[in-house]
Amino acid sequence: MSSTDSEIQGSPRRVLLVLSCLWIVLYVVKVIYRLYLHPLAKFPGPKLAAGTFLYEGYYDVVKRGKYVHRIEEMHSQYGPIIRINPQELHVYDPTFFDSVYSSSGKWAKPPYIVRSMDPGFSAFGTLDHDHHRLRRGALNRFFSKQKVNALQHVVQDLANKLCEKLESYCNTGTPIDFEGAFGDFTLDAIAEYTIDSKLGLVDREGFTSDLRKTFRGLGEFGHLVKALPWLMTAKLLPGIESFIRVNVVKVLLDWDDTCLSIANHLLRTNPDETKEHPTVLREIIADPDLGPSEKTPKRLMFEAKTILNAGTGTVSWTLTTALWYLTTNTDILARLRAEILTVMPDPRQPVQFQELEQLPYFTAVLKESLRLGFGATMRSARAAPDRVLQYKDWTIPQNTPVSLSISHMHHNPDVFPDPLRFDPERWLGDMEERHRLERFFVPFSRGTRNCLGSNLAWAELYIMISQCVLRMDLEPFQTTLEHIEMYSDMIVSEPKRWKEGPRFLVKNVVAY
Ligand code: HEM
Repeated sequence: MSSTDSEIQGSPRRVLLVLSCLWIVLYVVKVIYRLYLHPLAKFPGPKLAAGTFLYEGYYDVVKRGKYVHRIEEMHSQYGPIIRINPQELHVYDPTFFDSVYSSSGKWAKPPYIVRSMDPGFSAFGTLDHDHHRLRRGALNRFFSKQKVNALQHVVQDLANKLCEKLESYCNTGTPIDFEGAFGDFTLDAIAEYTIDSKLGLVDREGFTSDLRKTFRGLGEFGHLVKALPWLMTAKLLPGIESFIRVNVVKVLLDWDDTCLSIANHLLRTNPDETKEHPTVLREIIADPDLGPSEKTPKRLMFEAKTILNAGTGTVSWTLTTALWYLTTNTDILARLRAEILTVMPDPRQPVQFQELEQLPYFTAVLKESLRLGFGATMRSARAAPDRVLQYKDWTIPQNTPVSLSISHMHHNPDVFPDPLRFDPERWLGDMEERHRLERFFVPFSRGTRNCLGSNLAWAELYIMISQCVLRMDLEPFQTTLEHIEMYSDMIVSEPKRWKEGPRFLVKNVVAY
């Protein structure tokens, strides 16, 4: 080989070497800037966390969703306000929650929170405050308490069908994956609300068994993209997407196609036809406040997909959590049944959920299920784009992402004594005590970007649990607290033994 040939072959390698060195130098300069010159440089916390997102990535990707616990340790070392990544401050002080997750003032979202899920088309993925308000307007109307009441027959019918199916398993000795069974119910319900699509999951044979893998797979991807954001833009993306398609169950990703074709169909439909069957997408299309750019098929697809995602695993996991604590605390179950029977003497003749929500003990049981179940564990920062914030002696610079963690709120022993104990009684104290607890009970977060579907979630919880506990005797099957209790934050709560899933046997169908 001539020397010219080897020079030509060597040159791409040399270019790569030079580029890599340049990248390393730039990265080191960036880390130095973050440590010493950045507006957050004076805030306490480990230097590694302040210098690079890889610190958070180590705990969330390599150690699988453990940064939430590491943050708690860091607070005990560095105090109530710390810098947890190059851009974000975290506060461990329940009294500060309402100052960050607030309905007054403007609140933006940092892009690194949502970039793995949505490039800015859904309300959830919208970073700018005013744009988010515009999009939430149409959605809020649809998920108002009044609208949920008017459409509750959808939930009632699905709960009844699921219970009939579960009853058919009585004494068969078949362990049922209730997270999947409840997932069929919640996904059917939210699909009917959102895209007017009858998926018929509760009607088919068996139960979805891979729901937990699906949602936790999305959590894995979210953590990975936060640590390595270039994954979303690099040409590697198709490879990553196919990795997810293979490793994460297809159902969620297939919604892209389903939602897109439904959006296209609705956009061609005569608006007059939309009056009889209100759905989220129809509501958006008909909204006069939203211009044409807000009604493109792609935007409608992302909005629908996000709502389907957000409305499925959150409620099904809370229902599963409730079931575990009820079947392992027979006194609580007996008291709950007795209370529900006062308004619903025949469980096969369900009552409106407005009657159920008046029941104090039932409400206390559901609050404990939400407190310990964590429908969503993701740490979701907010930034005030137009003003500084004040936390005690600390002035937080304008536009700085600040967060608090819902699990730190709900597991805080100063707020909820003996916090890991499932104790409905704690919600039945005097008015003052109940107000105190309510203040720190934040399963749906608070403020401008709180949960869109909390009214629907409550309706599903009351309706499903009332039918389930009155109609059947259930028994945990090879299921322990390690299948339920939060161990990791995978955007949704992940118990230690999540892969096996909580399972139950239907032991008896109760006659009335
Ligand atoms: C137990 C049930 C549920 C829990 C615990 C829960 C919890 C939450 C939390 C904590 C957030 C705030 C996320 C953030 O800070 O970015 C949220 C947002 C959201 N939730 Fe829920 N959720 C539940 C059920 C539902 C249901 C049934 C729907 C269906 C409509 C839904 C739709 C949404 C949407 C669309 C958002 C984003 C709102 C926005 O950014 O404007 N959720 N949820």
